[in-house]
Amino acid sequence: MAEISSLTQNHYVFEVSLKRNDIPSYKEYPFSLPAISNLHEIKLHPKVTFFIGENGAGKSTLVEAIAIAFGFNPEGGSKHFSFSTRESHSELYKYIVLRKGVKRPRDSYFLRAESFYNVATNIEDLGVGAVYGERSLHAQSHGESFMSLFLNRFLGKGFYILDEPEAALSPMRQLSLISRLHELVSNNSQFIIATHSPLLLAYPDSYIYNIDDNGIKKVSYEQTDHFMITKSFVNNYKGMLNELTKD
Ligand SMILES: Nc1ncnc2c1ncn2[C@@H]1O[C@H](COP(=O)(O)OP(=O)(O)OP(=O)(O)O)[C@@H](O)[C@H]1O
Repeated sequence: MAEISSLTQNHYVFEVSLKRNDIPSYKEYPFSLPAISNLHEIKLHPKVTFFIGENGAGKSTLVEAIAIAFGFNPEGGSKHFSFSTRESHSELYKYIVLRKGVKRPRDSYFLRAESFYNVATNIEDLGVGAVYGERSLHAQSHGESFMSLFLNRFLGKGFYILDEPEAALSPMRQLSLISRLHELVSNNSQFIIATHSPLLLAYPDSYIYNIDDNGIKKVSYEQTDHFMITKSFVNNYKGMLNELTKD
């Protein structure tokens, strides 16, 4: 009982589960993905929950379904955005159940790195670009516009879902993003992040869920491929390059 009340007080969303009994068939996408066919419930961290896994593991499919189930536009953006240029989202959101805490977020945003350009166009068309910083998002580089979003548009006390936020960011900016993430978390924000970044993943107040052919499993930072591969490479990049480029 004590655990439930701390869950409902500290989270905006504390659990994601699948309506398994309603799923028509596990033979077709997205239910055929191991990430989904093995999914029962996932406990979210009150601060940051990361999803990692190989390309094609199903991270975007899962975070997109969570985002749509929460009420976001599939393309991304804030909850008020209702434009549509994306038709390819899966039906998974209809089978996702979000268990929410008692408090409601004051702010929310779904960032899809791959379609942020379309979202930026929509922001300019709506004439609400000022909340994203002084310069037009399209007059900024991809990485600069991402940082403007995190610095100017994310207000705190928020529920944020980010799909590969590192996509356009230099290593230095990824470190800046960790600082910004921490500021927002300290201001009662909760994040769900799909990432490949060994830097971002190091954020300590988090759960890391690894998705592979066996499903979804919680791991520590040091157990991730991201940590181990980066560490091996940096510690012995010449030796690794010799192996990788051997004729
Ligand atoms: N509309 C679709 N119909 C059928 N298969 C799809 C569809 N969308 C995605 N897939 C497949 O589902 C799998 C998971 O895709 P998803 O984009 O969720 O992976 P991901 O883990 O986010 O990968 P990445 O790290 O490369 O972004 C991939 O094999 C992909 O080809």
